[in-house]
Amino acid sequence: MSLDQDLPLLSVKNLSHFYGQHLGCKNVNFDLYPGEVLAIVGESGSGKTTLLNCLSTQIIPTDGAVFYRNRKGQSDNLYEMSEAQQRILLRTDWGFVRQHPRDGLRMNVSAGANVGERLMALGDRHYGKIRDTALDWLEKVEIQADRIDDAPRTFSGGMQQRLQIARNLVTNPRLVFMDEPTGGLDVSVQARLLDLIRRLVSELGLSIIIVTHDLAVARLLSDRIMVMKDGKVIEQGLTDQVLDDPHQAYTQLLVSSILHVGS
Ligand SMILES: Nc1ncnc2c1ncn2[C@@H]1O[C@H](COP(=O)(O)OP(=O)(O)OP(=O)(O)O)[C@@H](O)[C@H]1O
Repeated sequence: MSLDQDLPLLSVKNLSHFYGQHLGCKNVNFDLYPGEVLAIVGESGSGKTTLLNCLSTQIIPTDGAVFYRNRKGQSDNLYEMSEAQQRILLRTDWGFVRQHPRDGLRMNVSAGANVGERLMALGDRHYGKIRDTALDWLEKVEIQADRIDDAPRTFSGGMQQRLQIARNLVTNPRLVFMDEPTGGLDVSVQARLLDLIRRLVSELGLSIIIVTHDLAVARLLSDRIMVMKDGKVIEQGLTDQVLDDPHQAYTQLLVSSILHVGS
């Protein structure tokens, strides 16, 4: 029997979202395959977050469909699921790493509880086992074991992001959404976090959809890239191809602007 590697994990069909009269994103189409990292790039207001929120069912789009291949190999239309089913997906099969740790962590409960909570939501009740798994994940994200009982509000920004990653990956998700996960961090902290994400993605074979305005982040992490402008996808393809040989004037401008910043 063929494994599902050759079939898309996510199929996005003509997705559009309007906030009243105001365009969020329009006619977005793409497939995401297992183990693939897709970066969505574009300037502020181009529709990246709207699209990510639609894909993760936090917004129900005005139009279009998204099909998700579940663990049994069946394709579910996300927007025909009940809210309870969507919530279960978000807690189990999916992860969501937010730009601001305060949106993705509980800042006043311990690091261990932040990681263990997702396991408990899945029905795990064995305290010792949950703590061991949490310790294991803290080690994977390079947080010292003796910080397990400390609350993330006492952590640095980089540590908080690493903890957020542990909290999301502990349930062994198949698809992780990331919204500017390195935004607002110092360059050296950013580099360490990107390195960690890259390592975990390859070790765990994760599929990732990452929103970033930073083309260097997209270049480092993604296999494929989608460039958005005014709510529409104006260019997509393999990351190296798009960044080395952009066809659209807007993408050329984005690429040359980072070259100028870097030079
Ligand atoms: N809640 C909302 N109500 C009305 N319009 C909105 C809302 N959220 C976003 N928009 C509009 O939708 C468009 C796309 O915004 P979106 O936040 O998706 O862009 P973005 O590329 O993620 O920008 P940024 O990088 O600044 O987060 C923008 O014109 C924005 O003003």
